[in-house]
Amino acid sequence: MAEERGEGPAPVLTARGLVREFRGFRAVDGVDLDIAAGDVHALVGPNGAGKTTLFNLLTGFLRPTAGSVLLEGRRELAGRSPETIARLGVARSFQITSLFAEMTPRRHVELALASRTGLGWRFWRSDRALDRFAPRAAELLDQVGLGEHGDTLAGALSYGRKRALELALALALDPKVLLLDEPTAGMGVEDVDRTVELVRRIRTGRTVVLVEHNMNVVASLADKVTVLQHGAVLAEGPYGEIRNDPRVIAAYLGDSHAAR
Ligand SMILES: Nc1ncnc2c1ncn2[C@@H]1O[C@H](COP(=O)(O)OP(=O)(O)OP(=O)(O)O)[C@@H](O)[C@H]1O
Repeated sequence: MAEERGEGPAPVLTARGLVREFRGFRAVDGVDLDIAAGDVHALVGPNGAGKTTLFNLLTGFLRPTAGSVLLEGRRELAGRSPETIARLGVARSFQITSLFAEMTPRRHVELALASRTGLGWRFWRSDRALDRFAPRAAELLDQVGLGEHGDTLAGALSYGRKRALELALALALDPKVLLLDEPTAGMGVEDVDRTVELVRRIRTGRTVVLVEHNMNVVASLADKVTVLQHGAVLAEGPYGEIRNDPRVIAAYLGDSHAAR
């Protein structure tokens, strides 16, 4: 839950002076960010604001040009690999493109659980070795609403269910901080509602950071919202505050005009 400003625990994730340049263009331009433990924290902003770049900097998929990302105020994450960052407790939902069409959801989750052991893929190659993860895999599949679909081939799952499977793979890492990149993108109303419920369920005991375009989703889930524009933080606060902020309204209006 959102803590009173200044009274809460130390942030679980802190960015300071984060910069990412692409050939001299600053996609992220000096971002300071404090993600409070236990919060659902949304990153929003018009197209091209730098949300995905920031997300990739927090999870190690991009190296910052400058600045730092601290986990629990002490561990520097900037410059580490995504695998190391995930092992330290900051995991992102996988992309659908990383699912294997010919593999079942159950096996995907078992392999994700096996990856946490640090023993390497070779060790887990046999089906029997993976069986030890079956009970936990079944729990995780249940948690994301895929209890009935554990043995369907991943390639045959609907889009919404593929996204649910991605979430189960991230949850298999039991992260302290779970980062979700547009969890409802491309979904119809029913899948959006289901995903909101799912995020509500899985947030217990962890921190969730999400990039999200759907403001209804942000309003339903986020304790705190950071609005980015031109790679910098434009506004920050609870949804109820930022949605009435004239600077935020202007940023979005400018964006929709530009898109015409
Ligand atoms: N690899 C790259 N090379 C060059 N420019 C990039 C690269 N990645 C992002 N950019 C630029 O950085 C800016 C921020 O992009 P980013 O994708 O982070 O924005 P975003 O807020 O996630 O946008 P959207 O909502 O459209 O996904 C954009 O101007 C984009 O063109």
